[in-house]
Amino acid sequence: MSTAAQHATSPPVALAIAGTDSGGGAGMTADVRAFAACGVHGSVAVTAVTVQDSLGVSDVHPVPPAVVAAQIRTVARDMGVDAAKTGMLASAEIIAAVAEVCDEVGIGSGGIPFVVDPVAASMSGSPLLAGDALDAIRSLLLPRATLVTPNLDEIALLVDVKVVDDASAREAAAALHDLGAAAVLVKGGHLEATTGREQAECVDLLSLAGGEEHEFRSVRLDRPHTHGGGDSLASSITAGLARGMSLVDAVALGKEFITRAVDHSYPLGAGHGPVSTLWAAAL
Ligand SMILES: Nc1ncnc2c1ncn2[C@@H]1O[C@H](COP(=O)(O)OP(=O)(O)OP(=O)(O)O)[C@@H](O)[C@H]1O
Ligand SMILES: Cc1ncc(COP(=O)(O)O)c(N)n1
Repeated sequence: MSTAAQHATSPPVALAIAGTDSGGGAGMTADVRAFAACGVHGSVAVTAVTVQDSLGVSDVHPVPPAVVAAQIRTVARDMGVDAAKTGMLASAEIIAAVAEVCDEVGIGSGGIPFVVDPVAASMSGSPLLAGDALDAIRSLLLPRATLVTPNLDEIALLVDVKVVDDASAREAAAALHDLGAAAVLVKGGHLEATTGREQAECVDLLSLAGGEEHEFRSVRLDRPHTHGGGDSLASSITAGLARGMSLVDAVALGKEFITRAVDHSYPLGAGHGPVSTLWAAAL
């Protein structure tokens, strides 16, 4: 089939550079579900295999960095990538390989939207990133990122800011811009846990270069099963970007998507169940 004929009938392509979750709640499984629900074809570069269930992560097997890079290169060359996102990256060596191949194929600095979700640990507290890899995220990924989507714990690790209110959320965003991120989404999901103050809403702050800001608000749903929430948000934003939306519109789509996914989350296993995209299934 000619390239033109393919493009006449094919959806945009989004690429998840992420780890596996054997329990199916988070990581690349959540990414591909979100991509499909948001109307794009999902491709994957697997960075690590985790042995994981609803209670936590019992083992991690990183993929060799050259193999991670080869997955990205082969997908980009054959299918083309309309937007990409990172999740679990496991090690500084994998991050270096990802940065290099992203430059080679045009992801990030080359103009293909690049969403960096700086995953450091699972919600159960298991580390998903080597301790010495934070510097690689700061120096190699943030300068290439169209958007970085940290939660409050990742912000503390990356820029040593404790977010407790609007002012500290802005301070965190400014520190991440200083490290080179073009846009920052400070996710407010953990605000209740970190401050101990009850919150009626979940507010995510989008900060764009040049000082433009947008707040994305939803009601805080009383749901314990939010495994995969951060991945699903970043992937749905990436899907919006792959579809050609502006960053503000893509984040609005992501916020709508994740709010419904949290609303439809379900218990599974003895620990934390996943947010759900099944509400979007038509059959
Ligand atoms: N209880 C909730 N009700 C509604 N939205 C929520 C709730 N908890 C989190 N969210 C939203 O889900 C998204 C993910 O936020 P969060 O800050 O929890 O990120 P995360 O820690 O990366 O996610 P997770 O660890 O759950 O994968 C944000 O848009 C946040 O506002
Ligand atoms: C492979 C992989 N990637 C990402 C997460 C983070 O998701 P969560 O914070 O919901 O545990 C995870 N648990 N596993």
